[in-house]
Amino acid sequence: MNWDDTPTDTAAGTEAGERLVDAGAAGEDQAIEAALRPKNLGEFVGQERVREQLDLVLRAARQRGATADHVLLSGAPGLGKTTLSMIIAAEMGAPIRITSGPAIQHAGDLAAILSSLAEGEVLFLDEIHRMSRPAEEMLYMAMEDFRVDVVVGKGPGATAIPLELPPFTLVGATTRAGLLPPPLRDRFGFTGHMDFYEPAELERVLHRSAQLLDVEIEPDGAAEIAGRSRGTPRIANRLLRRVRDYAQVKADGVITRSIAETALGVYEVDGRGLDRLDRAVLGALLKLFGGGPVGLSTLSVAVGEERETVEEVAEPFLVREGLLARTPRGRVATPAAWEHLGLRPPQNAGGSGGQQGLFGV
Ligand SMILES: Nc1ncnc2c1ncn2[C@@H]1O[C@H](COP(=O)(O)OP(=O)(O)OP(=O)(O)O)[C@@H](O)[C@H]1O
Repeated sequence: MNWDDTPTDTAAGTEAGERLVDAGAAGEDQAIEAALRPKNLGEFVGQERVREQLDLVLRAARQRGATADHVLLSGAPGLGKTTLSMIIAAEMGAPIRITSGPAIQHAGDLAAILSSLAEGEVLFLDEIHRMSRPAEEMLYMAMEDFRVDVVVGKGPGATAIPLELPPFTLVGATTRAGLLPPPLRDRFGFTGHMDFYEPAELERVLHRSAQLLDVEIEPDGAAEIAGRSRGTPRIANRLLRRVRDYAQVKADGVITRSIAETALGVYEVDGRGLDRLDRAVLGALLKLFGGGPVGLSTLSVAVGEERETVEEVAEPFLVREGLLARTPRGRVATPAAWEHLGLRPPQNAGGSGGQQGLFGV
């Protein structure tokens, strides 16, 4: 592929929600996602430390015949937080209830859920940092004392009716543990931080998923897909399904390295996992602004995208990959960015002065 052809003027058609390499679950085929979920800790690939620690927490609770401590899982989307919460329930032989912070806007919403939990049930609260303040305060007491005060009435006549709850295990998930207020964070008995996966771990995820989907995949084919999956199992599984389509329609159904390469080329996911939007941002930064520094607003206009899309959708991965740096003076491309797009940096690339000074933050 010739990176010089990367469009720099617009990234039309790359809406965040439609991206093959988006780690979020929006638009995901829920049935397939569920079918590919590991069902127990043994099947769960990678995250060795979290897995080992959690295994101890759960075993100890089982031996005591007690409900497991509350668990907080933090990490980027698509790394397996929901999967792990289901595994916790399965390992404890308990049912699971799934909800999310944004769905609980009133304390009453939370009271209704808590009061209907069965003894030992696992309550999975995704995006726990997005819960409303009153609900959050109710949760403090529920987590600590298995009790809530339900307020009936308004104003001076309002009364608080205490309600006993059965012991339950709260599994909270957040993309940013730092956003949680300390009183909430402190009430979790165990906190597990989930990291991005190594390519070898993603290869194992891919082999397992291919088996479940009844697709033949060669080790090189899995390695090729893993390298483009941005450290994220959800993306790996999604790319696998697209490559499977290609292998089925254009070849004999077997996923080899060359089939994976060609198929992901069709979907514009490059060897490092960058898609069209990522390359448009990087291309504009290099070709129009000599590698920066350039302000986010200027860069966004240049690629024809909203500021938020560039900042929240494209940049985090580019920064993580060491291709782009956010500096107080604006966005700057790293030498690796020039290399990745097959371009040669000008003499003063990334430097201070020259024409770069023209572009404001
Ligand atoms: N460790 C793993 N081993 C195998 N497959 C995994 C693993 N982690 C995640 N997956 C797969 O990735 C997909 C996404 O996982 P999951 O929904 O648990 O992510 P998440 O962290 O909860 O994402 P979000 O924050 O967007 O809800 C699932 O289909 C699951 O099969």
